[in-house]
Amino acid sequence: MDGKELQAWRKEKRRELLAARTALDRETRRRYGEAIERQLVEILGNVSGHTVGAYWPFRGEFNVHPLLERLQAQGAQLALPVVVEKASPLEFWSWKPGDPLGRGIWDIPIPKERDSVRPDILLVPLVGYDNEGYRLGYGGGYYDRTLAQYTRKPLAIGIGYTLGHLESIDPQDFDIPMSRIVTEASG
Ligand SMILES: Nc1nc2c(c(=O)[nH]1)N(C=O)[C@@H](CNc1ccc(C(=O)N[C@@H](CCC(=O)O)C(=O)O)cc1)CN2
Ligand SMILES: Nc1ncnc2c1ncn2[C@@H]1O[C@H](COP(=O)(O)OP(=O)(O)OP(=O)(O)O)[C@@H](O)[C@H]1O
Repeated sequence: MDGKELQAWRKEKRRELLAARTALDRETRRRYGEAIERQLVEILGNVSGHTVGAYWPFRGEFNVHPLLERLQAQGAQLALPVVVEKASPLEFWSWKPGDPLGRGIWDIPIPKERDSVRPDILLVPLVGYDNEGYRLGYGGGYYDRTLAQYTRKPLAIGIGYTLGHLESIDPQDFDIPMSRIVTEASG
């Protein structure tokens, strides 16, 4: 595949996988969510003193909110991703449950205050993933750019469902693999 074909292929896969994810019923999503949360709790251990880059879930992404409450109670510093400029790295703005929110790109809630921090742990939502831990997102390349700029790579945990599994996304030079992938079946 050349660059253009690959882009079209990824776009089509994204569409298929998002449709499959949106079609999950509430009960299945709840069950999957429980299995994912259990593993994340085990993998993360005590995160006191760490800075965790999370996300505000939308479009059927794993609901991280209950986990965030728990991490905050342990003494983690939490942050949410913000697209400050198109085609640039994300910024992570310090936030905790209950803090005021504004609206960012695609109307996704973002912290009201710009207090940019550098996460050492990233919880990364994904649409698809492959055997080598490469990730398919919404097509902005934001997480790739974000990870590329760090000299000390954060622990990047890709979070998705097995319905998003692909053999290979045909990784390009700009694609950066996750440290690990967590799905409802990975534990
Ligand atoms: N919950 C959550 N928040 C998140 C992310 C996420 O994946 N999940 N992001 C993770 O990155 C960022 C938002 N990601 C975005 C990615 C792409 C586009 C976008 O404009 N996409 C183009 C399609 C590009 C293409 O296919 O070539 C578009 O829809 O027109 C917007 C936001 C920040 N916040
Ligand atoms: N480090 C980078 N520098 C410049 N361009 C990049 C970089 N990383 C990715 N891109 C560009 O971003 C585009 C989208 O990348 P990709 O298809 O991997 O997005 P994605 O991982 O699905 O999106 P997202 O991370 O926003 O959810 C690519 O076509 C590529 O040109």
